[in-house]
Amino acid sequence: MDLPLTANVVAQQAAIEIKDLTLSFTAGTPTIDRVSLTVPHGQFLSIVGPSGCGKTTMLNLLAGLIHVPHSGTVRIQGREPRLGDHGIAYMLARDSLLPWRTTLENAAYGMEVRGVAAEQRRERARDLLVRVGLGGFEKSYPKQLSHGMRQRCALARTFALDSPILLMDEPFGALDAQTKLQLEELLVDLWQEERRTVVFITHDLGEAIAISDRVVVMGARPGRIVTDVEIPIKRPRSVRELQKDHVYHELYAHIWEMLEQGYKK
Ligand SMILES: Nc1ncnc2c1ncn2[C@@H]1O[C@H](COP(=O)(O)OP(=O)(O)OP(=O)(O)O)[C@@H](O)[C@H]1O
Repeated sequence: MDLPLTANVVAQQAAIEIKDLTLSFTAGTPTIDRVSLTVPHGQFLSIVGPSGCGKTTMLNLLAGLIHVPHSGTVRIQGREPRLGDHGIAYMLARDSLLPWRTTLENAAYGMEVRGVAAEQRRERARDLLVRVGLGGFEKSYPKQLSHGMRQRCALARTFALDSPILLMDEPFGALDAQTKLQLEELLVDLWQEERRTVVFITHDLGEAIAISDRVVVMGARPGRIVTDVEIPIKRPRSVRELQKDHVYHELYAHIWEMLEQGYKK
């Protein structure tokens, strides 16, 4: 069936399109140097790279959180980034729950900001809390939860929004290895149900390969893309099972080598 012209245009448009982005905070070496990146709808993309290569800056730019003079173009679903774009949900590394709100109220917070009706947001938040394993903790406050539980709540809050694009800045960076594995598994399960577009930042190459369709490796000073690799591991995936998978380990060794070569350039 032929789609109407406008539907075709929307279908062909990338979720995120960065072209030739160069950005500097100070005079001298640019923070980000000629980065181009097209993320199709529904792709789970991870960006790995050393501290200071500009990962968070790129995410902040996409979310419209910062306005830094730059050359090149950045488009989200064909539009210029702008703060408050409902097309985007942003999950941070640091604990971003509001301490005076219960788990349920925290999970519903993003929807509340966006004006979702009270009953609807409570229902959706409850459902998501059960899915992230926090059923029964709806009335607890953040200080009564472990760090892993708080990040589960933040995950519920992010997925409760109907944004087609999720930006995630090292959401599991500060967790212990076992909790991290549990949350990666949870994220993959949630994502596999809906296949939204995800840009996920991490320092952990193993995590990036396990959860993503594609891994982009950046180098620092200036921040640039050194390699961009499709991950040919079939879905649905189990992050835990992958730890024993030889393809996963081969990919790790391969990307690691390219990462080191990129650093030498
Ligand atoms: N608002 C700002 N003003 C000046 N310099 C900034 C600002 N934000 C970031 N920078 C600089 O830009 C560079 C990239 O920072 P950014 O936080 O994007 O890196 P990153 O790759 O996310 O690092 P990390 O992995 O440590 O979080 C760093 O050198 C940082 O000091």
